Amino acid sequence: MTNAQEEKAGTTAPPSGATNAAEDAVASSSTIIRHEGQTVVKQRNVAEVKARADRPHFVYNRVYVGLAKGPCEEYSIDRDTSVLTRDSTVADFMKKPYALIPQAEGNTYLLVVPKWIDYKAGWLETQTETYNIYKVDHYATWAGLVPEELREELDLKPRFLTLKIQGDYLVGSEDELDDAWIRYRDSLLRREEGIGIRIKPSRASRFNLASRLVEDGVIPWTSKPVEQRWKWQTDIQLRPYQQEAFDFFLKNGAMTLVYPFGGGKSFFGVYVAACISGRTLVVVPSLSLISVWQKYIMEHFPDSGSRPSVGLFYGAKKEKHKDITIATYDSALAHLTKEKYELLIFDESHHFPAETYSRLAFLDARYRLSLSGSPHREDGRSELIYVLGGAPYGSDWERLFKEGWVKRPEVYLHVTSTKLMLLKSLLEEKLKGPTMVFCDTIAIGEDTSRITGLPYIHGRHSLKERSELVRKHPRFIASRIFDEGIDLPDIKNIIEIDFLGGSRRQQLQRVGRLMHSVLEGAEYHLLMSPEELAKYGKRLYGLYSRNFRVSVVTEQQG
Ligand SMILES: Nc1ncnc2c1ncn2[C@@H]1O[C@H](COP(=O)(O)OP(=O)(O)OP(=O)(O)O)[C@@H](O)[C@H]1O
Repeated sequence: MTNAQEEKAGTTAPPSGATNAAEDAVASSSTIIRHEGQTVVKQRNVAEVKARADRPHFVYNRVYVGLAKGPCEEYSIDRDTSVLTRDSTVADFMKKPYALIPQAEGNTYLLVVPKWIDYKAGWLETQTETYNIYKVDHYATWAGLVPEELREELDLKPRFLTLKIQGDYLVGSEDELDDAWIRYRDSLLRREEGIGIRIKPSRASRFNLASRLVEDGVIPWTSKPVEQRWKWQTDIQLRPYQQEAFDFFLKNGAMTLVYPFGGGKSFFGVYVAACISGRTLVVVPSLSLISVWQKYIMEHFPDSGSRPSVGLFYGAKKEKHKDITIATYDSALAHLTKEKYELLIFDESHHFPAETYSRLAFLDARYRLSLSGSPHREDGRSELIYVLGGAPYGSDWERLFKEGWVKRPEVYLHVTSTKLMLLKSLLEEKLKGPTMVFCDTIAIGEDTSRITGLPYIHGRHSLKERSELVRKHPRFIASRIFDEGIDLPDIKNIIEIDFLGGSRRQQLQRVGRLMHSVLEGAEYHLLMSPEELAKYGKRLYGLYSRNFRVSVVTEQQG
């Protein structure tokens, strides 16, 4: 419903049982007192209210709280209740319709919002019957999930304003160095007058120091302006929002770019590799993403111009002395940590868990670019994304939607005990056009393939087999190898029948595949049993945080 419709609904159709206001009010007039986003508080100013002797309690229906869907609110008052108090209470509530609870670890708050209020910020942590509870921290701010006014209220400032890591030293103002000496003592060696604090010589100390600083909201690196060389020619023309990111990269030399899915992060990476023209290592989490990068590079360094040599580095192939090497995280970690590069690109950089891939931080490179559409780790180690990648940039999802660069697909949640039957009916009767079905478990995928006649693409297929199958079949089943980064612009529908428990990131990433679609009316259908919904319903939280509308389809409707 639009705001205008809501207002109309509120004024012309009081809820059943509500007493007509005119009965009780001697004089009234109507004004909108607040109008913000989806929320409208409509209030009639009541000059006088007469309680009638035959009706000690009456319904006061003159404060309309127009929400996304709900009817206008009713307030029951008795003869002792002051109408003005009621009005100002609601008006005050609407000025700040949430509670903020600071958490023990500092720099983190829980934001508690009644569900009927259309206000969100940060990561949706949990839901009760009546409340949404969000976690708001530095990372949420960097990911563009905290509205300006809330940022001011929370005062989520970095703990230190001047500290930076410069070579082997931590430098900054004398006051902040005094505090840092105590706070990060484990990683620091000695204070040196007029220079700063010498960091302990081990790589681990340096890494720990950087992690602690990032946790405290400090971006610890001194910027390293980029020298552009443009030895290779690319035909990519940056979009305006990518150009802004490029300017930021040129200034900083290390950057974590957090645009929405399909916003062109990998494209941007290819452009950056062209302007550096030194040796580049692109690290990706899956074989499928190796093909995406290979395709983008082949297509956008035209044959006619000077072209970089490209090497693939994973289980079956080990081509490392090339201008651009595309490697999996595992192979890079096992074989490439002693190499030197001009530029490192970490794609889907939320994959840096604490103990393993984080060692990639020690790769030697002059510039770094880290790319993620979901820069949040449910294990709480989000700082690593920035420690490895660099200063955060980008991320206003709404801007990209509004300007029409990416589209938000419709999401339908089907709660059903007969998934396969519903899948067949969706495929055969309801959904037209190219369709991908997500199914994690190999045994279920194979059964589904037998029942539907669609091919099942999974990790045992080689890169070549995967692209052949996708090319030949407009409808197919895929395992989680297609969760992230895959660019399939011709897919119209995605149906998900089997998934990784309550993973919000997987859900968001899978819906993100449809944000690459160039077709109108793309639809995402998630099939869950009632038991799965009860246990894994939090899968949907990432979608709610990003303003996706999820329509629930019951068994009868489906
Ligand atoms: N500058 C550009 N010019 C033309 N097309 C672009 C540009 N940037 C992005 N695109 C289009 O957007 C599509 C998605 O881009 P890309 O794969 O880089 O997105 P992404 O942000 O990396 O997505 P994901 O987060 O899902 O990995 C590309 O296939 C391309 O068609």
